Amino acid sequence: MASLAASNHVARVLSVASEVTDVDAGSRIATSWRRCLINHKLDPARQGPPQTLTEAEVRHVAEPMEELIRLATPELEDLARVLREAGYCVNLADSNATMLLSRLPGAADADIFLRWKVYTGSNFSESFEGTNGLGTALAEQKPILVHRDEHFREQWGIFSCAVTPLFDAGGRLAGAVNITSCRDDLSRAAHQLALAVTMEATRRIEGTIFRNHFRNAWIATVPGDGGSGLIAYDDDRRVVGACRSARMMLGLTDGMIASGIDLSRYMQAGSGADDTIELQRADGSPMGQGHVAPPLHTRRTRRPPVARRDVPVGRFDGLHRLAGADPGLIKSVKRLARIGDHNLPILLHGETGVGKDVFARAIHAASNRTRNHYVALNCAAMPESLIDAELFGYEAGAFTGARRDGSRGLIVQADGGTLFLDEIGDMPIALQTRLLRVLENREVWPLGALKPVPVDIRLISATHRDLGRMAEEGAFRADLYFRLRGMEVKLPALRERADKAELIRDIAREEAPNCQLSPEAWSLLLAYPFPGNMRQLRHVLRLAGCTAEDGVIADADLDLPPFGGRAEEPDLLSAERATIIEALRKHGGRVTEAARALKLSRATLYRKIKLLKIEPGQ
Ligand SMILES: Nc1ncnc2c1ncn2[C@@H]1O[C@H](COP(=O)(O)OP(=O)(O)OP(=O)(O)O)[C@@H](O)[C@H]1O
Repeated sequence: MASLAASNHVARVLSVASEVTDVDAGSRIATSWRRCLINHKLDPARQGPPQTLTEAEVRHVAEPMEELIRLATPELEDLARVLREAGYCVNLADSNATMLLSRLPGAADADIFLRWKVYTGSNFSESFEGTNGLGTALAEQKPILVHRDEHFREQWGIFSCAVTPLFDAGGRLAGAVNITSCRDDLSRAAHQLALAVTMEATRRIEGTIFRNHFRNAWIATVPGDGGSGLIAYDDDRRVVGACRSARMMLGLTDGMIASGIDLSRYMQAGSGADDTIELQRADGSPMGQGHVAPPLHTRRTRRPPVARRDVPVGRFDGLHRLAGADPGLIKSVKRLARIGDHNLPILLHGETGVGKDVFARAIHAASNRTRNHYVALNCAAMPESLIDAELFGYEAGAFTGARRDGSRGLIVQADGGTLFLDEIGDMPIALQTRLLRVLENREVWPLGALKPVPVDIRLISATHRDLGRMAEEGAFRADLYFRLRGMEVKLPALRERADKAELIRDIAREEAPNCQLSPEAWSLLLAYPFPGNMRQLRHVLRLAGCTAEDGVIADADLDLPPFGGRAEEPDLLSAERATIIEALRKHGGRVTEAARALKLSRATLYRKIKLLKIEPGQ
């Protein structure tokens, strides 16, 4: 039977969902309790251990974080040494709140952590375990102390946890550093102090990760009130990376970094001594002095930076960021990096909204042409006569209505830079012939001109059509097609991307920064086929961010129109659902055995059970 104290705790937790409560309704703890009750539908009285992965599953989950763990370990060992005597257990967890590395305190305290499974492999996500340091810090992406009965589940009330989220070199949530104590002789203030120590240690780990990732770039500190940030830039002073705090301080976005934004925008005029830099905000107001460290290879040889003939590392970071964790795209970016500055035409292939224009800009930013123009034209958006004039230019008085002093045309404007022709499949045949001549002769004849203008352009074209088939059918010039596809890059649809979940998470953070996605909204977004790809995802999340109540995006906030074009998607999902239900039934509801039969990891099966809303015993 539940004790009186337990019932009091449960009653207090339940009260936050009603009007009558003695809990500070606006506090982070009360907000988290409400999330657990309303969104995650958890029971504060439930007892039992956390979900724990097997050793093999932990290895599988930790694999992509191997380098991060390696870089973080020395700092975590130090932290564990400092806090050991005070009875703290120190853990590093991934962004799903699974503990991947644990350092237990001395023998007197260790036993309790083992008994309660507060160790490697256990998962403390807020959506399963309710309000707790690890899960709640990750859900809110902010450091937090959850002291004893501030936990949602009564059973966790013997612990106090102080947790700081950890962000990777791209400013993305990578995990968290957690310290947990079961000592009842330590006050909240004492734990608060331990939290401050953990925050400092986490900041140092983030610095190590950032410096390691951008070891071949210049790195400057960005001074700020709550500690400094870090920004990385190449020899041409193009920003190639920024940590989370520098992003916030300077208002830098992924898009700005992918397009190779110039650091001078954030530098006071005349600043640029060897090891310091005077920084300013985008509005020109001064920020203070940053310290500069040169790339590691120049640091080692103690030589001043020289103009390098090889491709500066860091240049392709923008493209790598767009590729995310999609293996096909990562491979394409590596091939692009190998091509380097060879003037090979690139053909991008992908559905509307997959990011062809953004990708083309990032190719330009990564090239040695970035100081010159990136010029884009959408061939589907204009009538033939206008494309002709826009693209090839014309002499003064070449036709009625022409500008008095003529027009240089986009090809000439792109001289020394990059020309991006979107929807090239819609280019009229007559213009295809003219374009082919430009590419072959490296010169352009503006309409009415007496002599050609020499041009040096890198051509990137894009299409959602099957140009090969069009060429076979005579709807597109075959010789131009072969000329355009020096290298072809397939940009996958959002629904095909291996990292769809990460993209949703990242775009949600950009478009609805103050909101969280409810589990139902997550399931919907993961299952929806997104015919409009990234563009549609951005719009949907931006709108949802405006309509969400209490900072939680519910499924009803998502404007996802039924998409008839891909009726197979729901069918696929229901087939998968039926297979899982059948496997669970066959194995008497035992997840481990069902997972083995389905050749899935237990963690994956749990995720699918949740996603497909399968009830135990169904
Ligand atoms: N990897 C990415 N991560 C986040 N947002 C992205 C990514 N790629 C594209 N986007 C966003 O998606 C939207 C559409 O991108 P873009 O215009 O480049 O697509 P497109 O394929 O050229 O579209 P269309 O075929 O309609 O011209 C933009 O808002 C862009 O910022």
